[in-house]
Amino acid sequence: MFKENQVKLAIAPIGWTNDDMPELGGEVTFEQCISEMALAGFTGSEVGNKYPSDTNVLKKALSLRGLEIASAWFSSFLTSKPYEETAEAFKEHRDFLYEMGAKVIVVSEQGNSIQGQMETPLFDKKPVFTEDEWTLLLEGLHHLGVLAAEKGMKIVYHHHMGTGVQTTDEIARLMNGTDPEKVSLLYDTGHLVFSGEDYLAVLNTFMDRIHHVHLKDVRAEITQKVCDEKLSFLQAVKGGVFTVPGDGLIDFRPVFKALSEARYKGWFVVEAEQDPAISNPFEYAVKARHYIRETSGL
Ligand SMILES: O=C1C[C@@H](O)[C@H](O)[C@@H](O)C1=O
Ligand SMILES: [Co+2]
Repeated sequence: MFKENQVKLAIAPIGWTNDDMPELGGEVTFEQCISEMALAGFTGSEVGNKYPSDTNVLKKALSLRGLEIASAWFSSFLTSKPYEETAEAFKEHRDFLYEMGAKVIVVSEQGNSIQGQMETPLFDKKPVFTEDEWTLLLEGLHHLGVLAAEKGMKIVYHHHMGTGVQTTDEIARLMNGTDPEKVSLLYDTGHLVFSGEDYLAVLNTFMDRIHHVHLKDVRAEITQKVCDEKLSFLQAVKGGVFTVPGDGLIDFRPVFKALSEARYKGWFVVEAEQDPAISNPFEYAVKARHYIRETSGL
């Protein structure tokens, strides 16, 4: 299905140690996390809170295990803080990723986001941007895209539950309001399905803009519980709403088929945050690796 060197396979550290809730996996060391990633058959990783910030130390630890950095998350506050604050933090993040050899920078707007609030019901209280906020977001992203291009890099926008860019319409507004040369899309299966979107329609509509992929599966019964009991995003994650590809309700075969036919080139990042005390991250990483091999040949 995929040609040689077309796609590289990474896994995010968030299944071992969770940046949104550092108490999840607090006892897991950086070395355990990256060793298990490599042992499960992955060649890349994103960056977690336990990773050393010294790029030489990080490079050595990763290369010993045959791993590269695919990218790392950046929270922008374009709708809620002065642009310069986001731009300064972004440049530091960009330079770190550039030094690590990454080509794309994950950006997600966190102005008014409820994703980090433990008690706020996810389906009732997500932010909806005003016209002024949309203008700030679209213009700000354009400028971040220019800053990324200075280093030959791209920004890939992460639509996300509990933020102002979650639904298909919001993703469409963001894509239609930005220059494809400056702003690309990160396609995250788990967030689309959790939100109730048609994940294949989003994939096919914005295929040309997709330059990074997060492979995340969703447990249907927990999604229902989140609605019924008005749970927050963090309560949903703790309760196990996300899991690895092949363990939930999403069929990834059409996703792989469409991406291979469109000659997608870049990373697939398995990303399945759940409680590591309940779902052993190494066991789930191996499970994901098997499923991807069976369904995509990678
Ligand atoms: O890419 C991601 C990074 C996390 O911090 C986030 O909360 C998660 O849901 C995600 O998709
Ligand atoms: Co993601």
